[in-house]
Amino acid sequence: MQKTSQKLPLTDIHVIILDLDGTMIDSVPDLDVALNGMLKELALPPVDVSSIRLFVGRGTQNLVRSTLSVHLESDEVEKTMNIAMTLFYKYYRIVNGEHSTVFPGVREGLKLMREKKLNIACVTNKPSIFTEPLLAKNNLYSYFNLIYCSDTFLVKKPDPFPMQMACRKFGYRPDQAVAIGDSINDAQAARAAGCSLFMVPYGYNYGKPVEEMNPDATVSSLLQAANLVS
Ligand SMILES: O=C(O)COP(=O)(O)O
Ligand SMILES: [Mg+2]
Repeated sequence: MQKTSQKLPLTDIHVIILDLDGTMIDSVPDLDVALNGMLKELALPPVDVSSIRLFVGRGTQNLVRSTLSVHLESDEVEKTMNIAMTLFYKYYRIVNGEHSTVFPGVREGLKLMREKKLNIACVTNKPSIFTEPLLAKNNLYSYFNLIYCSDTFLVKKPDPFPMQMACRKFGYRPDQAVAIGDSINDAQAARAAGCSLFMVPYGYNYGKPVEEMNPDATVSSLLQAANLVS
């Protein structure tokens, strides 16, 4: 059952499924340091931060591959991937959480969701080795009843499976859940799962307006999102 064009506020909602990068945390400043550290060690020129913003959303392999593709032909990219991934992990483990910031209204939104007794899951395409320390460093970890990362299952967003599993784990149907994200990957996963969809306009959506994803609402903050469900 797919909810589209629902009246706001959405009712009979029991589960909130939150994206991480670009929705809760502006992680690009850390990714910038890690990716450019990787490139330097590979003796490749740097990439600028505006390009990096366009690469985030489909997981770490895709991020590293897109970054290498700025400078290398596709066969060279594939030959370089193993060492590049190792270098990216080395730098990102060090810098993760150092320069990133929590978007306005995130903490207030999470608090209100807790007060409303909603079950809160984080479903991210970030690997678990980076997700949990990043949430903890920003004092967000304790708000979550469930955290699913890119390596929790064999598939990640835009596949609907992690969102469907989150609903099942809490004992609710997907149409009793709202996914909140910043990119087409969140939108496609939410719709295929049968969840409602809110989108934030301030994250990373490959430079495209989030309205193109036909969300149930575009929300300026997680606090506004929390006010639109009951
Ligand atoms: O790491 C990514 O590619 C994006 O992560 P997200 O799913 O939290 O936006
Ligand atoms: Mg995101």
